[in-house]
Amino acid sequence: ETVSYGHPQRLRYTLDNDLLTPEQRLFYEENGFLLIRNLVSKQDIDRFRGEFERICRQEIKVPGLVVMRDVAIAKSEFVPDQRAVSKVQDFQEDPELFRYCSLPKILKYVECFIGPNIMAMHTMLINKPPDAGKKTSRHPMHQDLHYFPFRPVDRIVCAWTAMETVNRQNGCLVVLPGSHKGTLQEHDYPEWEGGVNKMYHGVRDYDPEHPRVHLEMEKGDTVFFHPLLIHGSGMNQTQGFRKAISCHYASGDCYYIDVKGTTQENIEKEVKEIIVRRHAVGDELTFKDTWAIRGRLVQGERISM
Ligand SMILES: CCCCCCCCCC(=O)SCCNC(=O)CCNC(=O)[C@H](O)C(C)(C)COP(=O)(O)OP(=O)(O)OC[C@H]1O[C@@H](n2cnc3c(N)ncnc32)[C@H](O)[C@@H]1OP(=O)(O)O
Ligand SMILES: Nc1ncnc2c1ncn2[C@@H]1O[C@H](COP(=O)(O)OP(=O)(O)OP(=O)(O)O)[C@@H](O)[C@H]1O
Ligand SMILES: O=C(O)CCC(=O)C(=O)O
Ligand SMILES: [Fe+2]
Ligand SMILES: [Mg+2]
Repeated sequence: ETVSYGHPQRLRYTLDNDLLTPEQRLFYEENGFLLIRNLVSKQDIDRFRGEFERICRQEIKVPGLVVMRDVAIAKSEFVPDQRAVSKVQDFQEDPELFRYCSLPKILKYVECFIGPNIMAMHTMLINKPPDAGKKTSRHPMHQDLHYFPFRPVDRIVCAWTAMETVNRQNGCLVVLPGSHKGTLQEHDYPEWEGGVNKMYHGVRDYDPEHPRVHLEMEKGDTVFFHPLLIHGSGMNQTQGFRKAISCHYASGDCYYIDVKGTTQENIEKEVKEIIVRRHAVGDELTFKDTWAIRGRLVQGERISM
């Protein structure tokens, strides 16, 4: 292990591997994210896009899929486009979209962060709509770990791939470099006048003066980031739907935790309320069950997840 020689504590967020250069490894250690240009092919992205459009047109039905519409559109009397889907989640039962989560190019990088046993825990295709005028297309600054009742935190990573040019105009990712070295913050709905999308919690005491980096990306560019990295995305000021596909991975030997008495209690409560409303089940389905049901092994062994 040449990079860490004499500095055994320095490499906490990455594992020994033959893929990352020492510079890339140190970049992730210091910043909590790593951007790899042109990782996913245009052909693959076009296929994911085609599948998403078939889902939107309701030509196929995917078991377990959660379809979300922007709150400004969902609650508007003057619906600009009844069809406007802002996000689909949990596409693990869609073989075409789920192919993204198993792409060898992606998994090679994921392995550098979480090791060879890889579970795909959470899948999303985000179709950020043109802002309806109330800034509801923004995603508040947050840490993804807020949603996850599993640990250890350093064996979780997100892969997020731009499906087209993503820039400040259409609402690229915004990150606070180095924030992954902190702890999980309290999250709550931000006090935004125009409304906030369901479950779009933000860090409670977010400091808008903190140095930020806008991640402008081209089609196929992929960013890997740590679940404590504080990030969000801006308003979409264009007329197009800004598309990205993502998967959160965890090591097969992660373990579930009970979030009772922690800052995550509020999101657990919301998730349970939605499940009860949608599936007419009671308390017997726990927060961690909802994750164990969704999780899929994509490499190695499923040990404790
Ligand atoms: C499960 C944990 C998630 C893990 C995330 C990992 C890290 C990623 C971080 C995030 O992405 S955070 C944001 C994640 N957001 C979600 O997971 C929300 C998922 N969306 C849903 O569950 C549904 O789309 C939703 C419950 C919001 C609506 O479902 P329905 O299909 O039942 O909608 P319906 O049209 O029947 O509307 C029901 C109510 O919800 C309202 N609604 C619909 N879309 C909304 C929206 N986007 N925001 C707020 N409210 C919304 C709608 O107006 C209506 O309100 P009223 O009851 O007052 O009439
Ligand atoms: N139900 C939907 N909700 C949200 N976005 C959608 C939906 N259906 C399609 N889209 C997306 O909205 C954009 C416009 O879709 P649309 O199907 O109108 O295609 P288009 O680019 O206008 O081409 P065409 O002129 O052939 O219709 C595309 O980016 C598409 O992926
Ligand atoms: O694509 C985006 O806008 C970011 C979404 C995001 O951070 C999330 O859903 O956790
Ligand atoms: Fe996020
Ligand atoms: Mg059209």
